[in-house]
Amino acid sequence: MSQSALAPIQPAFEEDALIPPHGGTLKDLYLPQADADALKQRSASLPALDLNTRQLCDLELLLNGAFSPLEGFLGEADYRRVVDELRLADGTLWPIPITLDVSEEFAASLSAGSEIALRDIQGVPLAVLEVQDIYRPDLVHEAQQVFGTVDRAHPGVAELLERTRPVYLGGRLRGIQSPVHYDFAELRDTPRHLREWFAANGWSRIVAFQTRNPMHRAHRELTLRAAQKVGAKLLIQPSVGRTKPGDVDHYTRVRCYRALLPQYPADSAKLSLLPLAMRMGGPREAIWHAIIRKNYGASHFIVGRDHAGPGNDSSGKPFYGPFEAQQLLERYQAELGIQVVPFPAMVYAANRDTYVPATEVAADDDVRDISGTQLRRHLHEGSEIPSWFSFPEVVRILRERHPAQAPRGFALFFTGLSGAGKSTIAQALVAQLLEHTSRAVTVLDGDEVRKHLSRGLGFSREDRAANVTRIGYVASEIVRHGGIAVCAPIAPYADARADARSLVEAHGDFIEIHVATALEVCEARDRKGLYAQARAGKIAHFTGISDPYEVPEQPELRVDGDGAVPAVLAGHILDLLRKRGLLAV
Ligand SMILES: Nc1ncnc2c1ncn2[C@@H]1O[C@H](COP(=O)(O)OS(=O)(=O)O)[C@@H](OP(=O)(O)O)[C@H]1O
Ligand SMILES: Nc1ncnc2c1ncn2[C@@H]1O[C@H](COP(=O)(O)OP(=O)(O)O)[C@@H](O)[C@H]1O
Repeated sequence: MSQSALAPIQPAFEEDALIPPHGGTLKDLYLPQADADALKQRSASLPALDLNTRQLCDLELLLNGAFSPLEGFLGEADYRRVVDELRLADGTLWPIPITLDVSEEFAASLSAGSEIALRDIQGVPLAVLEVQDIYRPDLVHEAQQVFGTVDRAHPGVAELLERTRPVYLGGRLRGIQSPVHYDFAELRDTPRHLREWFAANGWSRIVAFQTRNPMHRAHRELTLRAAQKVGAKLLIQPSVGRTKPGDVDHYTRVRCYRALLPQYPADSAKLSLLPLAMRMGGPREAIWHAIIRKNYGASHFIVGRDHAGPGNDSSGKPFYGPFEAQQLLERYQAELGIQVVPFPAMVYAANRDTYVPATEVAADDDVRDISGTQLRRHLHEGSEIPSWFSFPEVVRILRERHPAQAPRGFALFFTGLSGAGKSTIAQALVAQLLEHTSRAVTVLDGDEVRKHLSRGLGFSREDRAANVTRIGYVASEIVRHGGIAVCAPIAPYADARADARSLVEAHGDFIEIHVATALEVCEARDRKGLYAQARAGKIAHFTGISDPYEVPEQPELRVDGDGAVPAVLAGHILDLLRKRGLLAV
């Protein structure tokens, strides 16, 4: 890898001209203004779909041509070939399925030729999809082929298997208006705008850098060297759509990138934000990233160690090898067009006070590095972050966002049968917590939530999912502000629990506690007399009797709700919280 990284790299197109887009033509799916206005009027009477964050990001990049040559969400023939062979039906290289998932009920109201209005979260119509294909994907097969695994520890797999709806709609898009962004509007470019900017500024050799993390000295060294090596200008194009759960939020990152820009020579680097919903698909995702950058006009693309890596699998091993992405890209280099610039990690050699590629470290070098986890610890503890690691301007922004010793918010999410002991253990736990800390704690108990937040909801699968998602949403806001949310619904369905988890994990820890009390015990307790009524058929869909309870596969903790008194069980939970560094006491 490193050897080929040092070989001279030549572009496969004429100097001075910008690289042609993928497939030859840069798509622009927006209608002219008058047609867009007319379609907007008409869209009010069409069936409407309010898009989630991923779908919205995909839509934006489809409409503005970043996903050229795609002209809409994939139909079945394209989808199958992309999943199995990384190609569209016509043979064009395309590694990641761009699909529109909907519920069975919504799909049942459509047929080929139907039009649907695609709207943002506020209900603003952005585009109309002319449905050409309605098909049911094999999501397990998709996960296996695209991500190489069905392990739900992979965020892309978890999304596919736990949050993707069962029917895909394929078809062409007509754009009404682009999604509105109120943040960093001046840093958001369409491929056409960026290409125009490059042309106007005489940039034709451009090396693009993708990132989802704050950039420090190592990143600056890497990008500078890559640009020098290929004699190109630098495009820093971070993903700001949706990245890996737990990442530094994009507001903070963009402030860091802006603070870093003056560290590059004048007129050598441009910052532009990419509203991409990452899948953390490693090698396949790297090809996708390269194609997108090509559409934005970059002639070269930096691929470092563990590009778009999802971390470790459930057994603690990395999902992909550190250079697998570079290897896959090399295989497709000829038809990609954009030149891949593989780069080893840059590390700091303290004895030479300089950064060197990891492959050029000498035997007597005193190599230093700080991992993301170590950096988080430094921030949390307020300890010194060495100046060789980052720039003071960047550190200042990170410290402001993550003040030292500020408590991290977290949610405790109890789940289990009615009568398992969720509320009782939760109460014992809250009492023990409040005896020791003055942190803000909010209890979201099943029964109680149903009196206000979820009033009017019943016990159908949909209503239970809505109830649990609402609890997850409120918990996520509590956690975002550094509080402790204690939730205790039955939450019998794995997908609804996963939903709550992903809402909370965007801001802090989600500790799922399965109160695994045997049904016979719960029934014998029958504190509210509900089991007797359920057995007598007076209550329908009663969990454990006439309705399912899906046992959590990998909760953070499983307690036997009949194995000890509630205070002791609560004590085990406190121990876990201390071990995870969530409680100082
Ligand atoms: N059909 C049926 N199934 C299960 N439970 C029922 C039902 N009807 C009423 N109840 C009472 O409602 C409480 C469960 O509400 P939850 O909001 O926790 O349930 S869920 O998470 O939405 O499935 C539950 O409270 P807990 O006993 O505290 O769990 C019951 O008292
Ligand atoms: N660890 C335990 N040991 C013995 N009884 C328990 C225990 N936890 C709960 N109980 C009793 O079981 C009943 C149901 O508990 P509750 O907390 O209301 O369950 P849930 O909230 O899961 O429906 C209550 O009468 C409670 O006192």
